[in-house]
Parts: sequence; C-alpha cells; structure tokens
Amino acid sequence: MLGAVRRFGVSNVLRASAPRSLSASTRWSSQLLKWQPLSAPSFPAAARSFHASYPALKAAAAEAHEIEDDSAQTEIITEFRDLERQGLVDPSIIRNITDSRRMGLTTMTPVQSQTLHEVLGGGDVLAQAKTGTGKTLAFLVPAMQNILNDPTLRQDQRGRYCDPKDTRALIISPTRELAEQIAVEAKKLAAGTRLQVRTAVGGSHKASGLRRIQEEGCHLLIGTPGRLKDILSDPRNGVEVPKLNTLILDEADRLLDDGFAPDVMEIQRMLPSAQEVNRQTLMFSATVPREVMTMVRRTLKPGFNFVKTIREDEVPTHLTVPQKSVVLRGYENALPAILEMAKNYKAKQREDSSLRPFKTIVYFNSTAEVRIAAEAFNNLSDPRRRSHSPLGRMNLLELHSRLSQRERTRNAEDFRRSPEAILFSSDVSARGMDFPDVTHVIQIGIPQTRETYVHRLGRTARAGKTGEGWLFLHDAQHGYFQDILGDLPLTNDSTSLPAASARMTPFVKMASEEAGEDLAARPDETTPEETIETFNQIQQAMANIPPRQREDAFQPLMSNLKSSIHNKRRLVQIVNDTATIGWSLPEAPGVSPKFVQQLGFKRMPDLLKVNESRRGRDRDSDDDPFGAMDRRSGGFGRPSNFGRSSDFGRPSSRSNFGDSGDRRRDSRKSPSYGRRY
Ligand SMILES: Nc1ncnc2c1ncn2[C@@H]1O[C@H](COP(=O)(O)OP(=O)(O)OP(=O)(O)O)[C@@H](O)[C@H]1O
Repeated sequence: MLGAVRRFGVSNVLRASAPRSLSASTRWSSQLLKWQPLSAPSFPAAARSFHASYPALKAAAAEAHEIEDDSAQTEIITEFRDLERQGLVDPSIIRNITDSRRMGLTTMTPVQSQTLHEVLGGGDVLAQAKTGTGKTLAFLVPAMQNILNDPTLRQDQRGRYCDPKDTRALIISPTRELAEQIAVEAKKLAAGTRLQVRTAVGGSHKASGLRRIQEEGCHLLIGTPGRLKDILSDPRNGVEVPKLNTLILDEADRLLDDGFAPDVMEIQRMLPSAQEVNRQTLMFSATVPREVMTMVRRTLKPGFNFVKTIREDEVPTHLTVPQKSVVLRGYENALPAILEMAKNYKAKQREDSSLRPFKTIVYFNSTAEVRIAAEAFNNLSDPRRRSHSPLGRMNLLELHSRLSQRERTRNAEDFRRSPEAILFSSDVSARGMDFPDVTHVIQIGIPQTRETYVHRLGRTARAGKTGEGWLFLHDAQHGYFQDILGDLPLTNDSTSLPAASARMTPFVKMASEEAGEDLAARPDETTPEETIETFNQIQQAMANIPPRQREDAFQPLMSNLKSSIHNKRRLVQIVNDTATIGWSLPEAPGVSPKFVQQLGFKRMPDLLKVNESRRGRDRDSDDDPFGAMDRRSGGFGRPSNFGRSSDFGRPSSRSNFGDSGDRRRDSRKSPSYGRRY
C-alpha cells in the first residue's frame, strides 16, 4: 500500500493530485464556508502574507519551514478518496470517513489537506485554522496512518497485535470532554484497522482504564495532562511508551499556557529522547497568541512547519459570525435577559417554522454563577406550585468542574443530542467541543482573555452552519471591553431585550403568599408587562435555591468582576445589587477577612460586610472556572512561575499571532481570587 510513498517520497505523491481534487474542493466551498478552491497558489499566498504581516514574529517565522517554497508548484490532494488511491492512507480509514453511513465526508477542509501534506512528509507542525473547520481529523488521520506505517510495530507483533508498549501516538487535550470527544472520532476512524485507542482522563476510573491498556494494549492514547503525567510517571502502572513517535497537542496555546505547561513539559521528559526515537510533534489551535511562541519553539524541532489556513483574504470566524453586545443595567439583569431572549425566540419560531430550535450555550466566568443560573432556570417550573416553565420542555443543562465526571459526560452528551436546549457552562466546554447546531453563544461578562472569547464563540457557526454571538456586559466594564475586544464587530443592541435595561427591584415576599404569589416590587412604569413577568419568574426561581448556595456565589462573582471593574466601591455595589435583587437574598452576604485582604480591598463598612464565620467556607466557595481542565499546578496564592520569561506567562503586550489588527493589552493582569493557576 505504501509502495507509492516509498518509491516517490510522500511530498511528491501528495502533490500529484488530479484536477478532480479542485472541483471537489469547489463543492466544499460552495456548500460550506465559502472557502475558495484549495489550490496550492492560495496557500503560499497565506504563508507569504504571514511572514510579511507580523514583523514581531519574524524570528519565530524564520525558524519555521518556508511552506510556500515547498508547495508552490503543485496541487495538494483535497479528496479523501484520493488519499487511498495514491496509497497514502489505509483503505479502512478512508472508508470510515467517506461511507455515507459513517462520517460521510468527501472533501478535505484546507487544514486537513495541508496538514496531512506536511505531517506525512515528516517534520513537526504547528497548525492554525478557524474553529469548527475539522482540525480533529487533520491530526487523527496522519497520526493513525503513521502508526500503521510503523515498521517496528509490524515486527514486534508476533501474532499478538498490541501491548501497552506499542503506544505510538499520544494526544494531549486540555479538557476531559474534549479528550473523550477526540477518542470517539478516533475510534470511528479506527474501525476495521485493529488500531487500539485508549483514553486517560482525570475523574474517570483510573484502575479500569489502566487494566484495559495492560490487557488489550494501546496504539493511540488520548488524555488530559494531569492524568497522563500521573500514569506515565508511575512504573507500577505498566504503561511505558518507549517507541512513541507522535505527540499531538490539541488546543496547543492552552496547553502551553502557564497553567498546563509544567505538566506538558514533564510528560515530554518521560517520552523517549530524540536519540532513541525520531518523534514528530504536532500542535493545533484556532488561536496562537504571541506569548506562547517561546514555548512552541522550545517544544518543536527547529524548522517546523507552520500551517496557517486562515488566509489573509479570508475573514476569521470571530469576524464573520454576527455578534451583539447588550449593556446590562445591573448584573442582576443577566438571567432575565437570557430568559427573555429564549422566550422571544420561541415565539418567533412558532410563526416561522424555518427557524432552527433554540440551542444555546451560556458562558459565565465562574462555576458558582453557572450553577446558580442552571438551577434557577430549572426552577422555572415548580411542581409544588403546579407552574410550568415558560420555556416548555426545553432541556436545561449545566457543565462545569463541580459535577462528577459521569454527570459531565452525561450532560455534554444530552446537549449534543438535544434539538432545543440551553447549556449553562464554564470554560470546560469553551474549546474544541463540537456540539451540532448551536444557534446562539451568550457570554455573560467579559472573559479573561480574547482567545477565550474567540473559542467560546466558535461553538456556533461550525462546519458551514450559521449562528450568532451575544455578549452581556455591565456598563462599568466598558473600558475593559475596549481593551480586549474593542476591535471585534460587535454591534450594540439596546432595544430587543428590555429585561437587560429595565430597572429591577428587590424581590419581596407578599402578604398574598396564601395565594401562592411572591412578587417582585413593581419596576418603573415604562417596563413592559412581559418583562415584569420575566423578572418575577427569575426572582421566584432564585428564591427556591438554598440561600447558602446563593451566598457562596458572592465572592466568586466579585473576584471575577474585579479584573474588569476597577472602581472598588462601584464593584461592591454592583455585586451587592446582584445578590439582593438578582439572587433574591435579603441582604448582601458577608465576605471572609482573607478575601478582603487578597483582593486588596480596604474595609468598606457601609458596603461590604466582613464575616468571620465565612473563614471555613472559603474553600467551598473557592471558585475554579477552569477546574475541569486538570490544571494541577499552583493554587490560589501559589502562582506558577513556570515559563515566566519576558515573552511568556503574563505578558505586558498580547498581540495575537493569528488576528491582524489586534490591539489588546494584557488581559490577564489581575489574577482572580480562588482561581487555580
Ligand atoms: N472534511 C470535512 N467536511 C465536512 N465536515 C467536516 C470535515 N471534517 C470535519 N468536519 C466536521 O466539522 C465539525 C468540526 O470539526 P472539528 O471539531 O474537528 O473542528 P475544529 O477545527 O477542531 O474546531 P475547534 O477549533 O473548535 O476545536 C465536526 O462536526 C466534523 O465532523
């Protein structure tokens, strides 16, 4: 099968694409993202403009392979079937991709064809392509083919197909959900090849996973950094990778950030040395911010190939997806505004059956907020009061690190399958997750980084579908918004959601409780009746959440807003209003003395109550928006210094390697209380 490769070399064979590839590529472009026909000349143009447009990165680019020189003359294969015809990829893998009863794909996306070209040709690769454009297959196909090509594996087999030492490829992902999603794809591709795919993720049963690896062997191991490090570092586990020749970092910029980099580097140290095995390292992401380039250079071989399929003449996803910003009157208006949006959409859908069902992800910056929002929305129907949810049977789900792994997997799967649903999520689902048909992504508050905004937004408008992004922010966050997202095409929407801008008043328990009515005090005259009803529904639902849970969300919300609202009195006032008006608490909760100290607050006796008895509860409310990412290093007050060089870590300037015209300032300068870095 690989005769063609051996005779002519991979690069030559890959370039020998028939004209059919071009027409197929045109089909993909018209059906999906309006990609131009994927001919070689368009790719070098991108490479050329990359080199010209980022003078600050010339040093890094100089180290990267000049892809344009290598591929300018010839076409690159773009049809999956041609890979089989040319003897480049195993027929079973191609059948699994192209068979209409399996994946049913015909034409490769640009990142797939170009990466395959580079990976099968040998050498390390850094690949950057828009969200939702098929990067998973782009690394799985060549990684699996490399395993099938491995002559040592064939010799070692001796009747038994596989043992733990046969692991040839390791894929590292920042989240458990993403690792599992990659494994599902890998298993689909592997059907009929006898390749063994295994996962190693935190929160799952380590012993049973290890047993499978030991008993049934492993060729391709996919996992999260913490669990992989754990497994590989302990010889008693019996998992060694002495011949590992492919290492893949998915969401590479995240893995090379200082939260994960120590684990990733340690895993690398446990792999065979360059003298023992000529290993290929591949890195993929939609975003490659400048500050990770030091780590990229440290990790990839000199002369690595930089495959960038966001061409200079092509608008990145985060510039093409329609995006709106909504200024909230108070933070307490966020949940009513989400409810109002869902109700409005459902009403429109009743009139226009061509509208897709409302399938939305709502991102918050803290797990505590996610939990409160999910619980409130689930309380919209109350069997005790025989009240039905205004959202009917819409599936209302949550995804964050405080759930058990079983719940996380189940909720992610539920959301994947639901035609109509809202997923309240922390950033555990922000990267890589491929949920079909997401119509809206709503972000509450400003995320910690621009990359986070881009990846969250990328959960919609995938693989050629449409979608829209919404950002709900408080007026006081405007300066911070300008700093990190100001150049993005967000249009302000001040009319379609009255619940965002109307004045909410505290929830009051009415004397009419016998009649089963708890009502919000009446807001001002101009507020539409439906909006008042929406406020009431949210406040009633909130009142049914245990007070302690609402109180425990107070500190995380304040610490999260601190990075975007610098006026401390204003910040405290905003969070107090959220607690008393939005969360229906009788008064703003007290905070622990440690919290006040760590946030650098002076005492504000009139606004902020310090509560000694919260001391012991700090741990409970300690919020970890990214906890599920298996970030092991550091903890509050123990920031990792790993990789703190002048251009890595928390840089003073953060221009985005991938986005032209980026003018961010440091968006990570104020670490939040309780964040586990
Ligand atoms: N060649 C192809 N043709 C059509 N659809 C494809 C092709 N390759 C992959 N897809 C589909 O595109 C969707 C997105 O793929 P994938 O999750 O790999 O994107 P991604 O680039 O990794 O996104 P992200 O940056 O968010 O991680 C998936 O549903 C996948 O099945």
